[in-house]
Amino acid sequence: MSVLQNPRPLVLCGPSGSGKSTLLKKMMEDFPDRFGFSISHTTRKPRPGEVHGQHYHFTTMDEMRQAVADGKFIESATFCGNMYGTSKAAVDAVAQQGKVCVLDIDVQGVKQIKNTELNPLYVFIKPPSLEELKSRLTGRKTESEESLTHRLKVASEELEYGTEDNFDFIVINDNLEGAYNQLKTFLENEVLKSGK
Ligand SMILES: Nc1ncnc2c1ncn2[C@@H]1O[C@H](COP(=O)(O)OP(=O)(O)OP(=O)(O)O)[C@@H](O)[C@H]1O
Repeated sequence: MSVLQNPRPLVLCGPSGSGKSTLLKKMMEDFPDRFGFSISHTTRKPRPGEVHGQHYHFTTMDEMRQAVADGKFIESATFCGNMYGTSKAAVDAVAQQGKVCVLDIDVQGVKQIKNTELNPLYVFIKPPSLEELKSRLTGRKTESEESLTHRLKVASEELEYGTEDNFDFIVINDNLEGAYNQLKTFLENEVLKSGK
C-alpha cells in the first residue's frame, strides 16, 4: 500500500498555541477508530516519559539528513535547532490500519507536502488574535520567555499563510465547542467520506 492510497490524509496546521492538540484530542475521542497519527522523527532528545517508536522515532542529525536526501520523508523542518519530519513509511503504516492519517505540522511542512503526491485535505487552526494566543501559551506554562517570543514571531508569519487559497478549511478557535463543532462537520462531510 502506498501513500497515494485513499482515504486522503488530514493535515492540521496552525501556530503553536492555536489549539491543534486540544481539538485533536476531542476528535480522537469522537472517532477513535477512524483517525491515526503518523509517528514523526526528531533529532531532539526524548523528554521524560517519551517512548521511541510511540511518541517519536528518535534519531540523529546525520541519519535524518541522509534519509531526507534519499527521499524517504514527506516533509521535514528544523525548529529550535532540531530536525523534525514525517516519513513516507510512517504515513503508510496508518493507512495500512485503514485509518485517515492525521498530520499535525507547521507551515513549512504544508509547503513541502504541496510538492508531493500525498493529496491530503488541509485544515488551518487560527487563534482569535495574537494577544489571545500569547495569553494561551503563557497559561499553558510550557514555554520559556525565549521560546514564547520565538513562537509568537513565527505565529504572525504563519497566520499570513493561513488563507483559503492555501487550505480547504479554516477554523477560528475562539470558543472551543463552537470551533470543534465546525471541525467535526468538516470531518464528517469531507474527510471521512473522502476516497475509495
Ligand atoms: N478555544 C480555546 N479557548 C481557551 N483556551 C484554549 C482553547 N483552545 C485551546 N486552549 C488552550 O490553549 C493552550 C494551547 O492549546 P494547544 O496546546 O492545543 O495548542 P497547539 O496548537 O497544539 O500548540 P503546539 O503547536 O505548541 O503544540 C492550551 O493550554 C489549551 O488548553
